[in-house]
Amino acid sequence: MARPIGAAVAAALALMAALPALVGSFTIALLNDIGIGALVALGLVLLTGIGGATSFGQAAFVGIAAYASAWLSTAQGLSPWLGLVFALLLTGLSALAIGMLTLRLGGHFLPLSTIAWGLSIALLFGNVEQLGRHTGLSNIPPLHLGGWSLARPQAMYYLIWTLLALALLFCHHLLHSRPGRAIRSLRGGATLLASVGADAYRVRLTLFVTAASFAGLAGWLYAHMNRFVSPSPFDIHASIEYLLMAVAGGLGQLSGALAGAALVLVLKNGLQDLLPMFTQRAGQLQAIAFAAGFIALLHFARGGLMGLATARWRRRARPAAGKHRRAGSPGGAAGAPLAPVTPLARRPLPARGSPLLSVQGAVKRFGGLVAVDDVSFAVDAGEIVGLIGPNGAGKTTMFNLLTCTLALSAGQLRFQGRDIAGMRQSEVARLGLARTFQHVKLRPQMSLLDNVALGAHARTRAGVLRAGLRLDRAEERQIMQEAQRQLDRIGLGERAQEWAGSLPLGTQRILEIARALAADPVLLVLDEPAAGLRRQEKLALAGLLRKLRGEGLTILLVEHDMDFVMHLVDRLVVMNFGAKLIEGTPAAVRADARVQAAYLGSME
Ligand SMILES: Nc1ncnc2c1ncn2[C@@H]1O[C@H](COP(=O)(O)OP(=O)(O)OP(=O)(O)O)[C@@H](O)[C@H]1O
Repeated sequence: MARPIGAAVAAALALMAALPALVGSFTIALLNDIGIGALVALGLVLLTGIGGATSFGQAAFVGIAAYASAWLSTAQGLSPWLGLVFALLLTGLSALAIGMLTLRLGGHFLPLSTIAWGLSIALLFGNVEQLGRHTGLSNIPPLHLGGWSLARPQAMYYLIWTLLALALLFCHHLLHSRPGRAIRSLRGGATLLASVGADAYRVRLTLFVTAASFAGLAGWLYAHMNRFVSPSPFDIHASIEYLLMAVAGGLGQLSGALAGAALVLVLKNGLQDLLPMFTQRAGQLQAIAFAAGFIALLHFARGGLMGLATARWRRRARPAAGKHRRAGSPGGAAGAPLAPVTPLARRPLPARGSPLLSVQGAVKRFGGLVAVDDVSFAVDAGEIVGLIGPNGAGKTTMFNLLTCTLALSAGQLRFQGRDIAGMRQSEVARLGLARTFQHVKLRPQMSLLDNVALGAHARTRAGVLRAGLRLDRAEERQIMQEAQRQLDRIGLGERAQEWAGSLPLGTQRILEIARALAADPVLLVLDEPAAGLRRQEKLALAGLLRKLRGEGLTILLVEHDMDFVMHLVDRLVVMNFGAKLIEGTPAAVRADARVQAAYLGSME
């Protein structure tokens, strides 16, 4: 399989290299536009398709870079290559500032804000004297590479498509890396990321700046290819066209950026030739034709061109991917096992029996409802403690309080001697408190291996640049080895490459435990880990949890399956109506009349 793909890629590259000799200037100019459009759309595939943040303002970043380099090379007479550095810096800083102001906005407010800043920046270009107002800047110098002038479109073609190929490669590496897994998890919500010690806002901000940088690179190429800039190619219409490219090509795949740019620009050119034959209002009709095409696409092919093209292949590839692949390979992509690498460093565990977690007078109010009412208990290192109680007793709320997913209304929380009340969830996770969720939070379209690898986020360091440039491979191998080790531990090692979404719900809960273990925790907080498991699976889970306790890990769990809990835990804390009912050994709790009354005999 690898050989035919390699041969196809080599043939495509040879054809691309030969094209300037085979086709006319018009086609080359169109291909240059496609390459530049694809760079912008690539950023949008990352930001919108994979990261879930829609931007209607991407053309503004293209404009910032285009104007920056145009101004520097015309007004200041500096080299366009210095212009590239200046353009990327300015685009990156602008994206950082805009992102810091807007990325915390939730729901529809973020896309709305992108329209606002997209419009304002385009208006700014038309009103600044030094930028030539609406007339723009002309006589921008062409690029030179060594002694070679890139003034001709045929020469620019090679630069544009080389940069596009490198950008695609960069993004491919990025997505199969530590920061890439965090980016791919953004759609799972901030809580999922925080539970592995990552800050969703920072991940989104980094992604926003990365996407803007691709737009910046495109803007720089645009300025020195056309040798003229004016405000209109960077306005809201252009932004919508870039978004259309990304959607039409397929927001879920990097190749969608290229396919979408080609589709939109070829269609646009075709319509520009065709429509004037039938009407004098070709411009308006073109907009209507595009709108109709867009609606049809959303109805019939949400995955865009590449979604359609790869659907059959994906269906075939899925079951096969699950077989016989062992990790150790970066990204879990390759089949052959690699030699073991130095394991990730582990944190020291506290001495068995030492105080680990203490909850003092915890209160949580939701408006008038007191979900947790003055609850106090402690957990010592190396024990398994169960938190039980009837439905609605406040157990999950208590879990959310002690993992800092929710803020306390009153009370104190200490973890390893530190006051953690008021800390961010990601900070507490970094201290060694790992959790699973009552309503499973996994990335269904990521492999089991990648889902577990996400757990090691806070133990590792690689950022976007290192990952995109593939300088993170040693660390990545360590992460993959750790993820595979945890998968083997829960008995899912052979299924490492399957999609998490293909697992039954009960098994997904177990997968969450592996992800939590990959964080190398001190305290494991499990919300209903046995729900949905068959008897044999429950026995295996109990065995695993006992083994973990044997290794010195501390476990706090909420569970409704009394048989499972009673045979597993060292101590129980029972809650009812938000308050603590009693605390004690399983035998003492089982014998307590108040507990039996609370459960209305469900423990019999
Ligand atoms: N975000 C919220 N806003 C308002 N009320 C909430 C919220 N979260 C929980 N509650 C309420 O707090 C109470 C305790 O809920 P919680 O989910 O903590 O109970 P639980 O013991 O975990 O129940 P179960 O075993 O059914 O999961 C319930 O009455 C619930 O409706």
